Amino acid sequence: MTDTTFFTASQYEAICASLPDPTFILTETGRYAAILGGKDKRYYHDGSSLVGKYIADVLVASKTDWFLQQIRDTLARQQMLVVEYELSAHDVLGLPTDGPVDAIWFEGRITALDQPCCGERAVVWVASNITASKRLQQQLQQQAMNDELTGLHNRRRFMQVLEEAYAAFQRQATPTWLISFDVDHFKAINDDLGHPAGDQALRDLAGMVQQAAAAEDLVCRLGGDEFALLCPVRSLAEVTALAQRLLHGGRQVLQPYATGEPAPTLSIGIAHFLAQDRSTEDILRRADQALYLSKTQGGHQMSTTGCAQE
Ligand SMILES: Nc1nc2c(ncn2[C@@H]2O[C@H](COP(=O)(O)OP(=O)(O)OP(=O)(O)O)[C@@H](O)[C@H]2O)c(=O)[nH]1
Repeated sequence: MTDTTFFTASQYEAICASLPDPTFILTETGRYAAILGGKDKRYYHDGSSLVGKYIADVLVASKTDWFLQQIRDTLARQQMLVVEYELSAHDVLGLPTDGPVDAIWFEGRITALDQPCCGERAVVWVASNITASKRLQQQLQQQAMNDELTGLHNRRRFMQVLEEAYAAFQRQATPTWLISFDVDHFKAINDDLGHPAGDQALRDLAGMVQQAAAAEDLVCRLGGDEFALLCPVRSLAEVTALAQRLLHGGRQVLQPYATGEPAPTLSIGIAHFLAQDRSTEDILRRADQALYLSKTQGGHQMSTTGCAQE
């Protein structure tokens, strides 16, 4: 059976106006030839004032270039292009003030129009508001890479960056150092003052380490009372000075949690990347060995392994 439903022009117009997401007809030079649908002000601003204008008239140069590039790519490939981008009402000149206040994340689905429009090649650009799912995605990414207790990077993030640093070291021999440390006698804090006090001690320690480290250092809590710093481009002297600050700062911030002797302090192990390292495992092993040495020699000290300038 063939469906021979026909719509009148005004019915087509009503259908287009009711499209849930704003649908832009954009020419190759970036002219807004038409905007259909997207009337729900909870999700979108009314873009009808843009019709007849050019992207370059209403967007900043960097965004204009990006939009025009997507249009050109779609026309060149003749395939649907799916892109994600963020725009706020402030980014687009001349939009009405009613509509979403915060920046909106859009998923753009762009297809080539098979007929010229205003004498130019053109695309159909459907812009869907994906802010809610984007925020959730960012939140999940944040949770996956961060330590909930201290807010530092977690072991997963540390391993990821360590692998990247190792790859960079292999390409360019960029000097990179790994400082790993844990608290001596941490268990006594939990046992004597309770687990919440132990948690607070770990948070205080994290704050101290962040203050001591440079902006380019990656500061992580690996788990329990174990932390690590990845320090790019440092000399042994600089790394030793940093470790010294950690030793001193560690003893200071943990001092209020001391309930007797021995007091909580830090044991530190330092390793640097070597040309003969076959994987990140080798670097981690050296840092562990150095930390173990500090621990077995009584704690509250630093040790280094495999450092050329030792
Ligand atoms: N409060 C708190 N305690 C934790 C957390 N994670 C691990 N721990 C405790 O941290 C302790 C770590 O064990 P160890 O490193 O062997 O304890 P330690 O007394 O520091 O031992 P040494 O390093 O040999 O001096 C254990 O008692 C864990 O239960 C946490 O998130 N919060």
